[in-house]
Amino acid sequence: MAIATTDPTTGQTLRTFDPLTDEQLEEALARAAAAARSYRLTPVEDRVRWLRAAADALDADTDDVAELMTTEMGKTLTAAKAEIGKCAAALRWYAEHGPTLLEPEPKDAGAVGAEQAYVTYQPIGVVLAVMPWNFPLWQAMRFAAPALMAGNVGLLKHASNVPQTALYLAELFRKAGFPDDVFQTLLIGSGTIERVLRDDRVAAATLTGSAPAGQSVAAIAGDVLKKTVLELGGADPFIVMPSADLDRAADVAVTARCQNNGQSCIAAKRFFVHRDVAEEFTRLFAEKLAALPVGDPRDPATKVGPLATESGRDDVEAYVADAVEKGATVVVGGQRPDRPGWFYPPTLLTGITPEMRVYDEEVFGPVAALFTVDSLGEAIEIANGHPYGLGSNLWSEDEGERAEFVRDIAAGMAFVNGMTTSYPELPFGGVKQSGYGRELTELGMREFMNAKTVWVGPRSDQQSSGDTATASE
Ligand SMILES: O=CCCCC(=O)O
Repeated sequence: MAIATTDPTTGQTLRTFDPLTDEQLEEALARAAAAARSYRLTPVEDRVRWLRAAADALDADTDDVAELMTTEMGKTLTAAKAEIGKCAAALRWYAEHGPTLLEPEPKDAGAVGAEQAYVTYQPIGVVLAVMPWNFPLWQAMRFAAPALMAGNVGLLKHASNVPQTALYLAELFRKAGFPDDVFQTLLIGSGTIERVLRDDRVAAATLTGSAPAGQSVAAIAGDVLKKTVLELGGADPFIVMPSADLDRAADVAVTARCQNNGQSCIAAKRFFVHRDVAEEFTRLFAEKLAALPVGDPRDPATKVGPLATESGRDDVEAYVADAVEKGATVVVGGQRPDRPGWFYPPTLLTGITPEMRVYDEEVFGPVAALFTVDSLGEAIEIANGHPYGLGSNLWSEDEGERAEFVRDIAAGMAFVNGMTTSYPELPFGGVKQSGYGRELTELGMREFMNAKTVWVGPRSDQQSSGDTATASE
């Protein structure tokens, strides 16, 4: 895929970029390594100041950056502004909590015959971040804020369709005062990732993207024994039980499926509705989906803009065609509008069977697949049969059902009477083929830190006799 800005609202390519030459990439790697050597020694209070300055700069740049994001990948301007606000919040969260999280953790020195024993958290070095286009600022920031707080250096290989947002991010950190080269955007194609990951100056990698992309990065990283964090696909279940407030659940179901024009790993994609309320919930869900304004992402009234790429729209169409051919009913939507740009309307499918691709694949667009079930156990069983396990949602007022859901759903995140959402204050990540590792909070920061065990024996002038190091050997 060419590195280019192509507006999904019109299909017009507005700007193209040459990938880095081999020499330019070599220089970038050398600069990253040099930056890592000095940046790890910078005082924590300087990092805090730079993170806060980056948050303030983001606030000031909001209108321009939101326009850029909308132009590059079609999210509504409203959604782009919300995403920028969340990035600023994450920067401030790490500025506030980072210093405490970086303090050494004392251990029981007496139990190990030491005068002092503790864990000190140290940066791992240069981390490669391979990021997707759907939340072009947030997903990169979710890596960058903790990494920079920790004293790591970032190399961003962003998706090829959001180059200007990617370049903005590096510029943001530069103007916030971070030392040169602690965060660089590499304009490279995906074929160059292997070279970067195998380079001895790169210590680790994080990837948000598809499961095949994750497998490829994990395989290379495994070959050279480097740490990875993977945040891959999701096919999140949204389960509605009879005790739920159906109107509220249907409102949230619409947002959960159509957020970001339906292109989110944590969008609810498969809706499991108890038979006793299936008819009523389907009616409410269908009415609300049909009422969503689809159109110009710059219009504040628009809720669903275009899909980011033409091939993405083609994929979504193919999923619906496959389901319809195999007997699904289209309750709402299902026809692309006759207009320029890569639009696809909110669509509701019922009568889902295991032969259909929507049964167990991830549809990256505003298409909801609704299953009628007879019990929570049945919903959980079908949901858990999916290879992914990222987020999950239950709507129920019944304490027993809530407990069963939290205990049994195979997912990294379980939301009750709400929709899966990422917050700077909560860990984010999945299980099974949705990936491994966690982002955000202290868990996210420590993924790329060396938790160094420190054992300090008594000074020799204070040692009475014997070998203090052998206590528990
Ligand atoms: O595709 C993944 C979407 C993550 C969105 C979020 O963190 O809010």
